[in-house]
Amino acid sequence: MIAIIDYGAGNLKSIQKALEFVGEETVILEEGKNADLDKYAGLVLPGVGAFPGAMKRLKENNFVDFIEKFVVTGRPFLGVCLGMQLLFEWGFEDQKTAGLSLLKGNVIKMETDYKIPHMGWNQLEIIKNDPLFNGLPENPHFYFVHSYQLAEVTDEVLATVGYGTTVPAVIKKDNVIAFQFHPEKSGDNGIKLLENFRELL
Ligand SMILES: NC(=O)CC[C@H](N)C(=O)O
Repeated sequence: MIAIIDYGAGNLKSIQKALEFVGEETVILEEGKNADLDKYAGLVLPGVGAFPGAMKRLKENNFVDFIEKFVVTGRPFLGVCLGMQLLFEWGFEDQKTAGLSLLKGNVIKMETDYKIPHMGWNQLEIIKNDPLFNGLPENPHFYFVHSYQLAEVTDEVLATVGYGTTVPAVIKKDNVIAFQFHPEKSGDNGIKLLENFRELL
């Protein structure tokens, strides 16, 4: 069973539906304090919205400690979009805000001449092959919606996407995995990726 963290930052249903579509049971967690982390084989931090408010709600709902404890178990933890960005050290959306610091890097406004937000389908460049990409086409398309991006990442970037600048799109460090795009909105490729994530459980 995969637990999905609900911290009021939108769109849980689509990720829940996608995980259930690939055959995984899911539960939505609204509070970190009394959650029994031993029950969950995997954990997902989704998210739509702005970095500072999201961090505040994660703290208020006692998820920071819960996430840290979960990650130490070595079980797979996935951050998606804003949920990805929150895994890093500092966010610079609206105001400088400390993130969860599970991965090394900072979240800055996209530095591109292209239109912001970066919204729609775009093609990954896979830098390092990984079982996560099994069964996907060579440069798979995924669906993006974001205005901020990772920079100064020192953990392993498995894939990037080009948008007038190079944006880290898939980052993995041990059991912590981060996607800048939305697998749950990325059709067959997104489903394949979530199936591969599930293989890690
Ligand atoms: N889709 C979103 O919620 C985007 C997350 C973040 N605010 C960004 O712009 O990068």
